[in-house]
Amino acid sequence: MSVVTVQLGQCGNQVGQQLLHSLLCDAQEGQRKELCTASRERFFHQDTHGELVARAVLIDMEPKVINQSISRAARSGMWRYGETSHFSQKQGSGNNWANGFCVHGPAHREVVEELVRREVERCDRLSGLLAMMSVAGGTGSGVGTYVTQCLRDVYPKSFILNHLTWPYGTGEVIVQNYNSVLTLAHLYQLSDAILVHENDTVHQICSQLLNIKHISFADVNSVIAHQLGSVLQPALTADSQGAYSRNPLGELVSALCCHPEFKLLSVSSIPQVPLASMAYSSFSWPSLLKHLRQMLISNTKMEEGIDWQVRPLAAAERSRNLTAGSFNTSLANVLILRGKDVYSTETAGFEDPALYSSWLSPQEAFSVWKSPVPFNKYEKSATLVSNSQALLRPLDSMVGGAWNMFASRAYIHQYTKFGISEEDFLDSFSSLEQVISSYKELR
Ligand SMILES: Nc1nc2c(ncn2[C@@H]2O[C@H](COP(=O)(O)OP(=O)(O)OP(=O)(O)O)[C@@H](O)[C@H]2O)c(=O)[nH]1
Repeated sequence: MSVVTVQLGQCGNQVGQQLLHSLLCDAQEGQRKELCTASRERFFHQDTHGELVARAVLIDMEPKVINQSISRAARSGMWRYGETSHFSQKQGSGNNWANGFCVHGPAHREVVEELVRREVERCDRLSGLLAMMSVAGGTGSGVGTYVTQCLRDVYPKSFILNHLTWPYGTGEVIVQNYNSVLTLAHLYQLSDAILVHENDTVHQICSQLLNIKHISFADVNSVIAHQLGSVLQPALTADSQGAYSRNPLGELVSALCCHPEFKLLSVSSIPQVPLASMAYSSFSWPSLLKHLRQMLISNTKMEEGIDWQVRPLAAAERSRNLTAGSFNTSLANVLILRGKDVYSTETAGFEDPALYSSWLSPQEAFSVWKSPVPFNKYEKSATLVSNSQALLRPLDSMVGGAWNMFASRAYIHQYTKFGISEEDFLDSFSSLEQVISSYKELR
């Protein structure tokens, strides 16, 4: 089964290109033929000359980034984008969600739907659609939301996973909180799952774990692609009966998003070390998983600076409604293990009921996927996709920031002039307040 990737805006096109490249670099032939075949079928098709062509559509309102992504892929000599799988215009959306959603999206609906339809028809079976974008600009967020809405109409039964890049907390687009709130509130109604990378967190990984001095988007995108790739590369799941799972998006959604109020997913990976130190590093599964578990419960995205004091509450303490400080409660987790000795690895630490909300049993809330094939040069690696309270704080601060600006009606005219009313803003605020409150109540 295959996934059609839809890359939107500058960020979506840059991250998408890096993701597809990382997936293909990882899935090289050798003793990993089975994984390689499953991975390629998932994300690429072969043209009549045997060249690998991404099952992807590139959309932006300006041509520069799309051209760069297309030529970067072609220069790799390993794969390329389809010659007519892209659509761009002359001018971006000016960091304005309303411009993207109300103007550019509807104006180009037919051509975008046609591009996606062609990719979908090329798949023997469609596993789902992966829409990638940032939430802070105007095209990824506004056009991206509009396109997701169209895809939901056209493919009502297909899985749609949105991968969102959240902006740096400070110093970027002045209206980023407005764009983020409008995007998230709408996507919550449309998407099956929303997988988030925060630029601040990834930047920290680049600087503290990978020792990169002058961090570029290319560095940040490599980390995102590594984490996302380790989720999307084929793995053996409990139901896949010894063959690589063919339905990645469906498996992810059914394992993690059992309730429409809870769709926000975060990702953590371990280990992450500079390429140069890889040869000198050795890792043991018990240590990797002990760190990853503590990263989960203390809501830390890196193995450095983990708070080891945070601990889960016993059932009796929970029933007395005690709060556990900064303990991060999970609704559901998928643990993905890749590399040596995966079959003998002990994962009981993640099955502890104290990690989860009381309304799911650990058997329902926790899944493990495995592959004996090492991922991206790491002899052993573990990735956790988590539907938990991890994104509560940044979401709260995004909504709070937008609300403060909205209270003085700052910049609102830039949205109303494209047809987004104050009422639309209020609806978005109230639906996200509901999401925040649901995650806060998770225990
Ligand atoms: N991680 C990452 N973030 C990016 C990248 N490019 C832009 N961003 C982030 O994306 C947000 C800005 O959105 P863009 O994707 O540049 O904008 P756009 O969607 O093309 O919209 P317009 O420029 O308004 O047409 C900011 O938060 C940036 O930090 C990238 O390559 N990687």
